[in-house]
Amino acid sequence: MSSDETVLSLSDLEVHFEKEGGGLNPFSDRETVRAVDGVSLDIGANDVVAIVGESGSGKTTLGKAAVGLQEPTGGSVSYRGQDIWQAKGWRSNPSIPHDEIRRSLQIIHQDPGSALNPNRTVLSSLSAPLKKWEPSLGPEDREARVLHFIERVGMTPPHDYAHRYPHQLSGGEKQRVALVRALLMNPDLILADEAVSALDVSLRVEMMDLLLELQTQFDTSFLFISHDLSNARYIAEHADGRLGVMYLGELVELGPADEVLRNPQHPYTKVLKWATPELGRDEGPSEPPVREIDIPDPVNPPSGCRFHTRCPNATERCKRTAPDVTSVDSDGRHRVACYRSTDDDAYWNSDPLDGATVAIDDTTTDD
Ligand SMILES: Nc1ncnc2c1ncn2[C@@H]1O[C@H](COP(=O)(O)OP(=O)(O)OP(=O)(O)O)[C@@H](O)[C@H]1O
Repeated sequence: MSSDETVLSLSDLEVHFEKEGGGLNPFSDRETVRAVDGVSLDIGANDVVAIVGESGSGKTTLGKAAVGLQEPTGGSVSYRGQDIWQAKGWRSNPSIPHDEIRRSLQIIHQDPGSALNPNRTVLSSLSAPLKKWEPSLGPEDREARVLHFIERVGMTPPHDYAHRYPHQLSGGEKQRVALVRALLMNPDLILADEAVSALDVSLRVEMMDLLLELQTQFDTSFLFISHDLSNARYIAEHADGRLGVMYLGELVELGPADEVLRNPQHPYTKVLKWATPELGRDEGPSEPPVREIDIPDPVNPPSGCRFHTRCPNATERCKRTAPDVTSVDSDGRHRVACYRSTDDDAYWNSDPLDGATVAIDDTTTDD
């Protein structure tokens, strides 16, 4: 559960990539990939936010921008009130030094092996960052600290694991080493980007339980990213956290996990819920609740609401103008970018697009 203290604040965040088109002239054919567009999100101390969305919806780019690994092209990312990128320049005089911000925001990836030096033992890999950040620690204390954390993530006896090389570890063990490396920095927030996706199904829950246990014990916030709603839900619900849904670069719904899943407001959240068997496809429609299966290209996203090309409830209004994010509960924690959440919006009198209906459909809610 989060406190009122804001650790990380994304404000109208935008990350666009310029890339060359497929034509003969690389300059005239440049294209803009709108990977993240207008995302605002505050993450508090001890807060857990799980972001879910289809491949290419911008989750990784959002996560990297949140921890300072990707420079935004618009909007801002602040750590405890200090703009991360303004803290970076040598001429700046930040309230929090950039190095400290980077230490406080850690990341664990889908492929932890790529972040481990194959020629170094676990002990050596884990000692290096400690040496940098806590130079006052002597070699013995450093080793003791590393061993303590290795044991803490369930790798026992720790001496045995400490002297292994990455190729002598299983995928799950490598992921635990990556977790130790993050925790040794005493971070305020850990970005876990598809951190359990590559693990065997049987190990996923075990790893997520470990993340949850450590989150509480170390008072760390988590930004958990997954393309899989059941994983995102597991983390967010168990941590009493929030679930965010991304579609084509935009955060279309955000709220307490149980509330978003019990009463999804965005038609795209309903699609994700439909596609996750344990969340009740049995009671819902037999076909996915979309008019169009294909996901549009983020180089040229649809006008208005980006989901309008697939949405079963889209009208001319959705095609023309993008809806603002509005609150659907009294405390403003459940937010959605959809006209259907506003009773008196012009949407209700707008003409439905081909194959769409504005009728209220509650087959994917539990209410
Ligand atoms: N460095 C880059 N240069 C150009 N385009 C990029 C770059 N990084 C990401 N993209 C594009 O930005 C969009 C969002 O990518 P991103 O990896 O953030 O999505 P994602 O939701 O994490 O998807 P996945 O789960 O497949 O990684 C995609 O269209 C991707 O091709």
